[in-house]
Amino acid sequence: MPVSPRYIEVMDTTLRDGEQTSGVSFSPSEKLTIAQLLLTEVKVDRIEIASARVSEGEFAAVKAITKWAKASGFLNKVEVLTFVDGDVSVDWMLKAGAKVMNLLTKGSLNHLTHQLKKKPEQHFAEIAAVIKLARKKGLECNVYLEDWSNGMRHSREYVWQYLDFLQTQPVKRVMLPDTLGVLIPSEVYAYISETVQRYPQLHFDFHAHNDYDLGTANVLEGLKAGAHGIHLTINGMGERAGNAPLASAIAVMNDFLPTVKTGVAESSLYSVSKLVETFSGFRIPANKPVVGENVFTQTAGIHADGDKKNKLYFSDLMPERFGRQRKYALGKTSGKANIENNLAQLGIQLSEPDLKKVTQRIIELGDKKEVVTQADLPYIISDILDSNTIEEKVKIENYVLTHSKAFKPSVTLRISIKGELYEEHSQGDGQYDAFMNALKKVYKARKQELPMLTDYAVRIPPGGKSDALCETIITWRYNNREFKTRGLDSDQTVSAIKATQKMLNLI
Ligand SMILES: CC(=O)SCCNC(=O)CCNC(=O)[C@H](O)C(C)(C)COP(=O)(O)OP(=O)(O)OC[C@H]1O[C@@H](n2cnc3c(N)ncnc32)[C@H](O)[C@@H]1OP(=O)(O)O
Repeated sequence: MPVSPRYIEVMDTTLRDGEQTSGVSFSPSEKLTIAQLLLTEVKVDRIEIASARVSEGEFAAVKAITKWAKASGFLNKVEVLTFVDGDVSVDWMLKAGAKVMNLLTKGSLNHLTHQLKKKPEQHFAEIAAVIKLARKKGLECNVYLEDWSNGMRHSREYVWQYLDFLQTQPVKRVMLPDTLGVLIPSEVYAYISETVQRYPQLHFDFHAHNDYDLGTANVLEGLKAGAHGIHLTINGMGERAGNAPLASAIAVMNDFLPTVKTGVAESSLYSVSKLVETFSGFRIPANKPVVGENVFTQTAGIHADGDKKNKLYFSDLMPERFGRQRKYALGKTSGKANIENNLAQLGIQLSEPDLKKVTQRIIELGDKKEVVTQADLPYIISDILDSNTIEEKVKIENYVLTHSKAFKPSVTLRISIKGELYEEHSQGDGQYDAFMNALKKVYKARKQELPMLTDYAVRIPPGGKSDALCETIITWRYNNREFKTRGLDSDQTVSAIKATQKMLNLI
């Protein structure tokens, strides 16, 4: 008989532990927006939104969130970290309208002895008093065992003594943090198995940190060992190296732990990640799994070719699950297949020779370290198709453009017209103006008139990311006829010169 997966509570602590990222501070309205998204779109089970007592701003944020949560039926999913401080945190919680406290207590003898400078019995008595008061005031109590991981390593008897005490208390959840992110997966498995087996009646959350880049792996082991809930943050934000990242942990659980399930909507993970990136100013590395800019982009031509033939480079980690799309990078490692995949996404088909030319152009740009994006492709194609139809009787062979302080820009130009070579030098108000003046001299010598330039427009392909290309579109008037030519290059003046060469071949 297949066993139905057990439900894991996901507690997101972006707004409390995540905000402990150095340099990050959310405004109350940003906190409210993120809290709403987490509970209504991402559908995490609980959110921790602040530490009590911290500041006026924090109080305002908690008040705004609890007001909304109460009206929306989410109040019992909104948690605040509190301290063993008599009635201070409890009062703060009550005034802020919060209902669930996550009481921070000491999970290692080392912390208890050296930070609080107290004996276990004294600590337990103070905790019992806070819990009693909180319960009397109608608050629900969860308890953190801060530094539990080191407690298990170095003072296990203290941890058992403490949990023996806690199981006598009206506590809903016991939260086991690897506060310094020092555990390796095998230890997480061993410690949580032992703890869960010893106290089967208690609910245990596991709270991982990422100091050794093991946050997600440790979450996986914690769940295998029987943890009932996990704490995660968007984009892995958090103090030092951060917490276990929500998106990675959910993807790993969904793909590798059929024995558990969560209520989290994968499809919302990318958009919430981007929103938090914007609000926090904390940039996501491009290679951050699931949410990073590059993680669904194939760069190598061979990979694009394999995907086209039989999705050979796909894995279960499909971008569409997270509201994203696979991309094929354009650059010097692109092959024809990369380009074809991009063209297919744009709905464009090209003949084999044109496809080769486009590929060649992209490789050349890539070699110059230029970044080409999908948005550049239509520009490159129209440039190449334009050139296909124009017979090259005029060719700009060489030029030197100068631009300096206090001297006028100047140009030395060598041009071949129907096989005849001309060389001219001229100055102008700008580099392109100097170029046109030199050109006029050549055509004057040939007793030929040049079209009049009536409009000159420069644009950068949309998309905002490309530093590769600039398109110049010039409108000409000649024999009472108006026509446009286009030039495309990474340099603006060169793109204008290319547009001009096209004009010279049309007259
Ligand atoms: C798991 C975690 O990440 S823990 C994160 C907890 N959250 C925070 O620390 C939020 C940010 N902190 C703050 O804003 C402040 O530290 C406050 C408001 C909580 C306290 O500020 P202050 O009164 O100025 O104290 P300060 O920060 O210097 O020191 C902390 C005090 O708390 C005590 N303390 C440490 N842990 C606890 C605890 N679990 N319960 C009660 N007191 C504690 C320390 O012993 C120290 O007390 P002492 O000054 O009597 O020695």
